[in-house]
Amino acid sequence: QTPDDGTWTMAARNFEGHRFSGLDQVTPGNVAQLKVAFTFDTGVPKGQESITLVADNTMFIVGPFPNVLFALDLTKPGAPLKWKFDPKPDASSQGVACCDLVNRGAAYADGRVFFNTLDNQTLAVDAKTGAELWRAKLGDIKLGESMTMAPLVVKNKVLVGNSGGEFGVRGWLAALDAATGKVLWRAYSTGPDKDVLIGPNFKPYYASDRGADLGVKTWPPDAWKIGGGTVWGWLTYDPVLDLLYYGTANPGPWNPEQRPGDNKWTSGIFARKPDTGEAVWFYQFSPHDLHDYDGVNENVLVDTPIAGANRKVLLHPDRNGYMYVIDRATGQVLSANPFVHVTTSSGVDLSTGALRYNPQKDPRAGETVRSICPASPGAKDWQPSAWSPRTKLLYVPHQNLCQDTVTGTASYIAGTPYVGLEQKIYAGPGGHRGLFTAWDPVAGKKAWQVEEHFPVWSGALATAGDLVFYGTMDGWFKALDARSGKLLWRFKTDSGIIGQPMSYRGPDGRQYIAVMAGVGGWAGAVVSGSMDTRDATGASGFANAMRDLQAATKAGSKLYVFALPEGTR
Ligand SMILES: O=C(O)c1cc(C(=O)O)c2c(n1)C(=O)C(=O)c1cc(C(=O)O)[nH]c1-2
Ligand SMILES: [Ca+2]
Repeated sequence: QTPDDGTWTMAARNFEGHRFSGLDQVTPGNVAQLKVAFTFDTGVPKGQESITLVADNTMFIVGPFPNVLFALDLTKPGAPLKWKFDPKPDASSQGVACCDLVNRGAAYADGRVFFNTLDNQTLAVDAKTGAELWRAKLGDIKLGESMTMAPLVVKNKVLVGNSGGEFGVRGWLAALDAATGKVLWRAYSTGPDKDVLIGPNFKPYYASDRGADLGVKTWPPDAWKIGGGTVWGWLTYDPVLDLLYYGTANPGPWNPEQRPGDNKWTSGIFARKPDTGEAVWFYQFSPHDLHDYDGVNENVLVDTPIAGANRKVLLHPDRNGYMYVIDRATGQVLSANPFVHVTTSSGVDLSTGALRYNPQKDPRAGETVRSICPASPGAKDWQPSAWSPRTKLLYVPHQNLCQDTVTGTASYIAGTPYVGLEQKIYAGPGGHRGLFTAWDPVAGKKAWQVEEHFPVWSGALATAGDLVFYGTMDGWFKALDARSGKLLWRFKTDSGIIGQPMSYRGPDGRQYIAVMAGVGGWAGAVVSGSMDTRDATGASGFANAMRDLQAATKAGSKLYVFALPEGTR
């Protein structure tokens, strides 16, 4: 656990992915007095998924496309703009964004700010002046590649990955030299072992992941070249084991009949050595994925007693509906319990690691397959959870959605959607589309849960004041008692919230809590205006389920920062 110096320099605040602030001025007893301290407008009314970083009394924010990086001066009243940096990305990259023009934020290390642009560039900017230090072009719009993820900096390496799983791209994770931007290694998610960086030290726990060149052999001929497995989610790092963890996205196309086989190494998790990129283990959540269950959700590293023994585990709430507890040294699945209503499978066989599919729910040609739960966005999408080392609960923002699926044949045309599956999405059992769940990984069950009308598409924040924060798509920013789930405070912003809340200590010693408001992303693109033209899934995807969101909120682009009035105890 990183000591809390009041800063927030990487998306999840620490390498372990906790999104936990050690600041405790704001408590269940005084949170009702939280007031807006200042706001800032990025000027781009698309989905604001960006985490706001704080280092050196400066706040850094990346806006949605065109991905302008803003630096706010926290030492001055109202936190005025200190500088802004416009990377001027290629406008045509907007055409290959699957799910709105989002960006999930930057990473700060050693006086530099690193971030990605939608047109596949990673940039380094001087944190003091806003001057460009280097930029690296890593992918190709013409092949359908884009970048939306927030980098992680580990051992002077900037780790970044691509998006485009709905466009027939080939997924990868790259490590760049933080000083120069030079690519040090690149690990593909599909293809021969030499491209996937699988060598003699690769020791997966389960037999299904052992064998030469499975990234080729578990696909029809050449299909791995356009097979997806992009790396657009979260990265975590264990400095003691020296292992990096991240998930790979869905295989492409979505229509599973076009790609018989397990489709390694998509919809799973890699553990790699950051120095060389070599893979140490892999586990596939959804072999031969049938429903767009990307495996990119966060892997939260915690040390906790499991069945009496203290274990180094990672917690992974997957799109396929299971909360995985995995031994992070070996890749062994210790438990996998459903955290939503699941019809597509009936559990995970812990002796083989295999997901037990329910064949009745497999998409098949010429038929509408109904009541597929969870729907394509999964039990939970990209919106990251928070872990409190005090309550030992994982706070999971997510959704309760099911769908009816129809397949069609996808033809590959470079740079265009490669999907071949249409869905009609609707609320799962109970009629609410959103959930916020406090999960006890030791007991393997929820401690408490809140239902929301819309999918909870914002990140979560946990604090040492024993509060948890999240936002709703209709604009409420909420503070709950971390132990009971009781709603203690809420504030209505001017747009829906899909940002990642964070907390920092201001130069005045006070605790601040920040979140971006601005509805969008896949779930909210129906409001921000990107859905019908740019939804890669073709048939309006989410839009049908989200029409009432248009009545509930409007597009926005504003940062809200809250604090207690001076002198509050
Ligand atoms: O396979 C991919 O490369 C890819 C990329 C992205 C993205 O970069 O935003 C999303 C997805 N898939 C995806 O499946 C998904 O549900 C999704 C939701 C969102 C969002 O920002 O709301 N992005 C993405
Ligand atoms: Ca995807």
